[in-house]
Amino acid sequence: MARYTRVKGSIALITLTNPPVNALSAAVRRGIVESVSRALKDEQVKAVVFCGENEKFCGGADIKEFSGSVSGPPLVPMIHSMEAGEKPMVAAIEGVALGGGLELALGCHYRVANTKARLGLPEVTLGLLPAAGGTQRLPRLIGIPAALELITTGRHVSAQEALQLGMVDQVTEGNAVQAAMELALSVIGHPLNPCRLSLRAPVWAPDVDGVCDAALAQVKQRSRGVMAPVACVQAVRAAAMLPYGKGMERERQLMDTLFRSGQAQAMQYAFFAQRNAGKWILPNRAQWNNTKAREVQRAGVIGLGTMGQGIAVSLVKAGISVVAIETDTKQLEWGKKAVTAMLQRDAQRRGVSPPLHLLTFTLSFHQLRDVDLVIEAVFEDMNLKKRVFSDLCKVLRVNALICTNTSGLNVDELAAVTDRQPLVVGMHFFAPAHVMKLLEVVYGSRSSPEAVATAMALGKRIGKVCVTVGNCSGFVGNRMLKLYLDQSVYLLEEGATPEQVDQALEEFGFAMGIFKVGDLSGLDVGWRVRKASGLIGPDVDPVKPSRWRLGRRYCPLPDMLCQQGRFGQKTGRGWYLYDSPGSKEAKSDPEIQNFLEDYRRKYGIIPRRITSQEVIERCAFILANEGFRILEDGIAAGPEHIDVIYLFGYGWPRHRGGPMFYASQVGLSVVLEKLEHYHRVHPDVPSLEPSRLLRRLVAEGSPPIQQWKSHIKNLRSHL
Ligand SMILES: CC/C=C\CC(=O)SCCNC(=O)CCNC(=O)[C@H](O)C(C)(C)COP(=O)(O)OP(=O)(O)OC[C@H]1O[C@@H](n2cnc3c(N)ncnc32)[C@H](O)[C@@H]1OP(=O)(O)O
Repeated sequence: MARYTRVKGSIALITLTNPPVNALSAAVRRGIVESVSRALKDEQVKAVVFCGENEKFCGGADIKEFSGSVSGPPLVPMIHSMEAGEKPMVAAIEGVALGGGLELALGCHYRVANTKARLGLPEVTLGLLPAAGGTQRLPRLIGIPAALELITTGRHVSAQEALQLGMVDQVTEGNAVQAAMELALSVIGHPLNPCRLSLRAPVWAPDVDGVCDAALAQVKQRSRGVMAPVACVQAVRAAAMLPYGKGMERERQLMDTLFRSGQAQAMQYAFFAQRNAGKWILPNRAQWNNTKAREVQRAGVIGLGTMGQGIAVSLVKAGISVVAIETDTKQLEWGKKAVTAMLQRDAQRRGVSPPLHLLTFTLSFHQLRDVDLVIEAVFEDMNLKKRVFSDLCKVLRVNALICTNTSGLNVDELAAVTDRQPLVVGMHFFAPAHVMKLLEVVYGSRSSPEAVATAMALGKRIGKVCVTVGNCSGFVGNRMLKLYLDQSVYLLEEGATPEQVDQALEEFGFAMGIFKVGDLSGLDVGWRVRKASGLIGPDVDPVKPSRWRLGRRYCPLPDMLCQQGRFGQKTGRGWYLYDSPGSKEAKSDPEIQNFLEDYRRKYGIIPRRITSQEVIERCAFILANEGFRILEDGIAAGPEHIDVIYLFGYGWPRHRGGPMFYASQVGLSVVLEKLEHYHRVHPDVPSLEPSRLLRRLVAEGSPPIQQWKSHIKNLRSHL
């Protein structure tokens, strides 16, 4: 839909009307084509201004249409006929001009933006490239290097930066439509050819080939195995080397390949999955749009270890006052120094002053008396947390929320020691908490919808991608992670090296292999958890620890590493070797090879060659299998919630959608067959046994992920 109005006598104002972001659906494109034709025919009309309803220019092509059959007028000829029109066309950019929206603006002869507008070509984040002329017109407007950077990253730029780059002609603090109309009136009669980007040569740059080669090397390193950034570079290279028409042909060919790819499907699924997760819904049907969140102005953070520090920083950056508590002066001073330094660094980067006035550091719980909510981030020890929770009840206002940052302990058990079970929820942050985007909001059996709504709203306010999850050991993320970690160490026992496993995972798309991640997070963390859970104790043989514990296969390798003081980067030695404690570059360690060989000898294990395929199948399918159990148990509302958790909390590659999407894409019957095979070979690993739900879905014809909700009763999915 596009609304046509005549204003100021001689201007045709074409308003895109497709809330919420005026995406270029078939109906909108039809409306534009008709409106442009009408404006060009109307002799009274001397200039045309394009804008979007509700102060949003346009969020791009309608992504929902990508999964169906394409109908309506195509974008490329539509934009071409605007550019070729004999009346000046001006884009009035308010809110956003993204993807096809910016390409539409590039087809106009002039562009005016409001100061708050954001512009960009984010198609690469959807596994695509800007194929409505964006790869050909943008380099002709701002030059090859700048266009390469914007198109390969999908970064949004502010109006001010767009002006500096030459993407817009004018920036206004006021109404962009008014300013665009004034500009339109002032250019009536001016020659249009210089403003037709398709007629321009790309802005000259020395050594274009070298610039494109460097960009290619960079995207290949940054996004290993992802097709879209590579295609983006190839398309921009075509803009530099070929005449416009040939460049457009190349753009189309590259887009054809991307459009049909599984990677694009995965990335578009991830886009909607992220938005769906925000629309939380509890088993009792309380949900995001029928539950009011409480306002949080003042919060308490208990414990200033790594997690507490990151949580305090995130809250303060969002303008929330924080009372930060530690148990002794030394810890308090240490935490204060770290939090202050992080806030100062961040403020310096953004050219603002650090909001240190929002922070109170204290040893006294009494300072918490008027906070709206507390986030407990003390050591992962149930008894300690219970003590903290009951102490909190003595000082907090009766209606203050108590949240725990536990990464897997029972939220109900903690709530039970308080005088306010409905006001207790889990807020599981991921380290480092001020950087990682994911927040699992854990509802216990007595948590009130209001408490969940408040934690979700607070998470969103501090910039997190929030997912509600039910209460079980490890919640969603860590419950699955445990089995993935188990597989990775079993692979070492059977013959692989940490390097082999990590390489396979990195080739699959993880930014870091699981052993490098372990070294980064600290191997002692899991060791402590295993000790607390009774897996390691005085009855374990120190010389030849058992490989069978609590009725199943157990791999003692990580414990043996910790016994040697190999905690990872922090000690300079873990699965890898580091130049010094704290340094980040992982190097192969011959000692680890010897250690693994000795271990296999001691236990009579004959090593075998492990392929990358086996690494991926065992690691990815075990995740999906547990995901199915989580869905059966009703712990996650839908498969997309599990996938969002893996995308934002565990480094799962976006172009693979998430473990559940990946399983759906590979084919559920293939996943079932592989799990059956691996379970046959490893009957002592019960988690490899295919879940009942997976078997049922296969029996029901392996429906694609979008249809699971009609096969699974308790799913609360928006897919
Ligand atoms: C030939 C091919 C040519 C061109 C290709 C393209 O143009 S591809 C599309 C390129 N555009 C984008 O990638 C932009 C995607 N959208 C966004 O980044 C954000 O939505 C945006 C516009 C910055 C707004 O962010 P905000 O946080 O305000 O809202 P939210 O993200 O929650 O979105 C609100 C609802 O709008 C839906 N939506 C957004 N963009 C699109 C789109 N391009 N197509 C379809 N739908 C879109 C989004 O899903 C939300 O829907 P809801 O049902 O409310 O969850």
